[in-house]
Amino acid sequence: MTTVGNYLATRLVQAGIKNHFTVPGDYNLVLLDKLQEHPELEEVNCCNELNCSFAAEGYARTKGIAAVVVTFSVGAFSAFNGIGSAYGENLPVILISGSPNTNDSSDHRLLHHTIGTHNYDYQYEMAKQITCAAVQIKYPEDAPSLIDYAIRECLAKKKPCYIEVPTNMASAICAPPGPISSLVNSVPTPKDVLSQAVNASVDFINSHLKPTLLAGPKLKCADAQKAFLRLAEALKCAVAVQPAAKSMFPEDHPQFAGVYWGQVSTKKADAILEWSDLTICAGCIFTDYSTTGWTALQPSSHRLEADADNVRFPGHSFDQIGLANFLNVLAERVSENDKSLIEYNRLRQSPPLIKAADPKAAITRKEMARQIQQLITPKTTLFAETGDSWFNGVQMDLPKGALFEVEMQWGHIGWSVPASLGYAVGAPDRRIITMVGDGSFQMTAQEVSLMVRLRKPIIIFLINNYGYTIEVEIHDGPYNNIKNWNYAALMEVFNANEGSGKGFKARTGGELADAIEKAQANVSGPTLIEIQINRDDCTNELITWGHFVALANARPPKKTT
Ligand SMILES: Cc1ncc(Cn2nnc(CCOP(=O)(O)OP(=O)(O)O)c2C)c(N)n1
Ligand SMILES: [Mg+2]
Repeated sequence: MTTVGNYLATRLVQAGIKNHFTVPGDYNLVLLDKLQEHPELEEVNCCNELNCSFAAEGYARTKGIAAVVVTFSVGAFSAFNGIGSAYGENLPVILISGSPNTNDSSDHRLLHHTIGTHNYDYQYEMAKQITCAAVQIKYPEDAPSLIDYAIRECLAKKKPCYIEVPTNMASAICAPPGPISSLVNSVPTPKDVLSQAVNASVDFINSHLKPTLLAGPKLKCADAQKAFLRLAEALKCAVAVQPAAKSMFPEDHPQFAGVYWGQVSTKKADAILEWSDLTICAGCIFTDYSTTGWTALQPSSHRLEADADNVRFPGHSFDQIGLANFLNVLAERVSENDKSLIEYNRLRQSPPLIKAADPKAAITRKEMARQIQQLITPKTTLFAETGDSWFNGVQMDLPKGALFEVEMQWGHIGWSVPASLGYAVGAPDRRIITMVGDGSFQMTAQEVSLMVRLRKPIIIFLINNYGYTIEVEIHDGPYNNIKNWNYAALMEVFNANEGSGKGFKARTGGELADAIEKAQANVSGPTLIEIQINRDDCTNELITWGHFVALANARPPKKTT
């Protein structure tokens, strides 16, 4: 036999988790002890549960799954935000919450860390709305199957799940875990559905003259990046990526045609996709933000959409089709059609050479981007925070092997600080660069202290433009002004005479170059470089994008007849 806590620990490790992110609370302390007993599981203690959940979300981006352990209500409610992100970003994060002793509800008692009612199920009811599976362990004999069910759904659907462990359950006795295969729930694609879908898709593609390919962010959660590359090289057409799919297709590939984001695309991706008469969309997510206020969405007659588990195009819809399966078989069946690549090569322009600015001149956004670009290597993972950082990040050229992380679906400002920390815990050999605005940074700044504690050499470019510039470009008002901080000085606060974090201010190109040199040398802790630029010194893409998003937000209500 074993205990519920030890059972859960074994399953977390078998699912691929080596670190869980946590803030202790009296409802989860015994459970945390049980998790710590597992030799291959180590806790990471965040400053708060919001950051915990984002750190787990970041960990899942590199490890494929993550776990966050919080206390009831006061912990879980903050963690819900990161779970919402995991849901929107298709990341399997296991939210584990301690909860009241199972005797308390029947004893009709009032408890701390609750909303002061006798019903303690409200958290579970809320969790059901933002997870693919939610369970409460009320009897130890049910624990094995409930835990397996939640983790199995989480892995299969690439969505978060919820496991509630009452404080008197963690050390309760239950059956030991069976083989890991009970966590795997790969539903095979029915052969006849796959062949029908591929046959119909080949006919549809062949009925068009100049197809292109568009990679979307779900390629990653569907583990379909290799299959997508195979299809691209079979078709030989021009290939663009959505902004949240940047780095999911190699940017040094001769077929790469840029990031497609409507009028704020890079490398003329919009010109070639809008020239094409069919875009094969793989794992794409079309939202107001990713289509620049709905201005970058081809008509459905020009789209074949292969999603994580279904394929649809005019007159056809096929379900229960694994994206990787579909793309692999399609790659074997399509005939070459390089018309869009030939046309793209006519449009292709060599990137403008941005000259180094006078090192003594006030730093500009352009000079900042030029210097950050030079830092990116195949081992770099670049985190781009909501804000003008999205546009600065999307415009960076990635060498083969470099990776890009962005939270465009959920878009919670501040995500990048804890998420890049969690990612660093999961991928110690990656060189992480985080681009984050001053407004976002103020949301989750505490987690830099955990980067100091864990000695993570993350380079944080804190773009201080004295306010919420992205919001200014959507819709300005006094609410977009924030109190300025002395951001670089924070590192002394977080070091507290024992850490190796470094903080620098960069007001000129020369100061930035100097700070970057010191950051590269600092391998035993984070380096925060506060770049002070003019409030209105933003990308023109942000201005264009903000305009169309504001138009989309301003559409008048539909007239009721
Ligand atoms: C949790 C949360 N609250 C509010 C928002 C709305 N929002 N989106 N972007 C912003 C401003 C971001 O400002 P910064 O980080 O300074 O970025 P930039 O100035 O654009 O470089 C807000 C306030 C949001 N995206 N997430
Ligand atoms: Mg700002």
